[in-house]
Amino acid sequence: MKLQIEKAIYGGAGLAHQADGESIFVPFVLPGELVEVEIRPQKKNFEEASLLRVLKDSENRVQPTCIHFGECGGCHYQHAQYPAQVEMKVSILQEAMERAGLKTLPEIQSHAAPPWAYRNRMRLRLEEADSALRVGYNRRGTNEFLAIQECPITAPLLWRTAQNLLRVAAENSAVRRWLSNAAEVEFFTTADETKMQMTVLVRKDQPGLSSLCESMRQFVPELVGAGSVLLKLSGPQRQIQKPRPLESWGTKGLSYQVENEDYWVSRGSFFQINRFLIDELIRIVATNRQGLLAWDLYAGVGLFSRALTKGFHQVVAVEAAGTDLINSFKGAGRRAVESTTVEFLRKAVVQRERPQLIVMDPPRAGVGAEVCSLLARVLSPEIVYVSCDPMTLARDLKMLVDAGYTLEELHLVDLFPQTFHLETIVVLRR
Ligand SMILES: C[S@@+](CC[C@H](N)C(=O)[O-])C[C@H]1O[C@@H](n2cnc3c(N)ncnc32)[C@H](O)[C@@H]1O
Repeated sequence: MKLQIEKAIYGGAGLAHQADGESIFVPFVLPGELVEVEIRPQKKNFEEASLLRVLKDSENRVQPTCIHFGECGGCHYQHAQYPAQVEMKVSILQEAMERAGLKTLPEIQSHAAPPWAYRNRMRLRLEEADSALRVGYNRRGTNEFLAIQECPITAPLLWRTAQNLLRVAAENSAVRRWLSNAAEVEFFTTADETKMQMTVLVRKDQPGLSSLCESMRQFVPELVGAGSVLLKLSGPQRQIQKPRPLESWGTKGLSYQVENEDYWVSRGSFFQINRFLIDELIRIVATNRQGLLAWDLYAGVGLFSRALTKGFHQVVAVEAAGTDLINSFKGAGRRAVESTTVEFLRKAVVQRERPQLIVMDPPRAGVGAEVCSLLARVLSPEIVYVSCDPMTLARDLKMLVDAGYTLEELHLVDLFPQTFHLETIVVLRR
């Protein structure tokens, strides 16, 4: 079947319509292209197709860089030249806002950096085949293992470490036996690639991490610490249910420098993954903002909280998993609170604490209805909402707009080049 691709939609596919008007989603295409597809069995309330051939290609189509593109579940846009990827994300964001009923939108400002080798974190699956260890990702759309030989979106140190893990396993049978009990491994590096942490997710509690690390240090001197955690697999999905820490080797985290500030990031703590754009995030969120009191909700290790201390007399940082924050965000004008945002806000509305600025950077699920209604009672003059999911963002923004806020600035920060994921920063005022 031949189809004309109309536009890019959230999730990585392109949208087309069949002759009967039915929507159809096609991966690895670009707006304006004429393609030949094969319809796949209907999955949800829309049709999905496999791309057979591009009959008339877009001027933005390029040769993908990575040999695994198309098979690997990680990237969706390597077939598009980079500026076109950003353009697609801008229109996806615009549409998500409009569909949520947000009528008056400021112009979307986009922010981008080098689109390759940007990830500071890499999580790989481990599998044994013919008594050799292999590393891989999920095959696209499945939980199947796909062995990989490169990953050009990650910092080179991370892939070099993966190769050396395989080398050590090949040369040392005790290490290989221990790693055969491991399901996944995660590497996390500083922006300058001088220090690295490793987490090995194992199926059984067996000692062996230290000898792996001692062997790896010969080839990866940047490795400063590692830990093993117990991975519990449940149901058909490979879900991690509260990984339990087991062995530890070296330091327990990394000191990650951004704009002359050192952030302590323990193994397993959240940290922004695009090493080239973290300073830009801070600039948009915190620069030129000042007042008496600011709240940083969903604060992580305090990335925005620290920057806000430059302009505010007091900064309150709220984080549900707050150990790193409590240890590091101390001193005059700084208060770290280990709490969920909703619990913090329930108390704050009663205590009548009123900040001039609220920054909030929730996980993909967004902040939700109760937080929005509590924010409508706090009535801060300015909210900066940082989001990694345009759909939950649009839903939350509609509630805040209905409560009297207006959207003043809309920034798309492309933290995840080559993928459909996008980061948005919205400035709201009332
Ligand atoms: C997207 S991260 C943002 C972290 C930080 N703003 C940064 O840029 O590094 C979201 C953070 O929210 C925390 N979190 C998740 N659910 C939460 C909740 N209900 N209340 C408060 N924090 C929560 C997570 O532990 C994580 O650190």
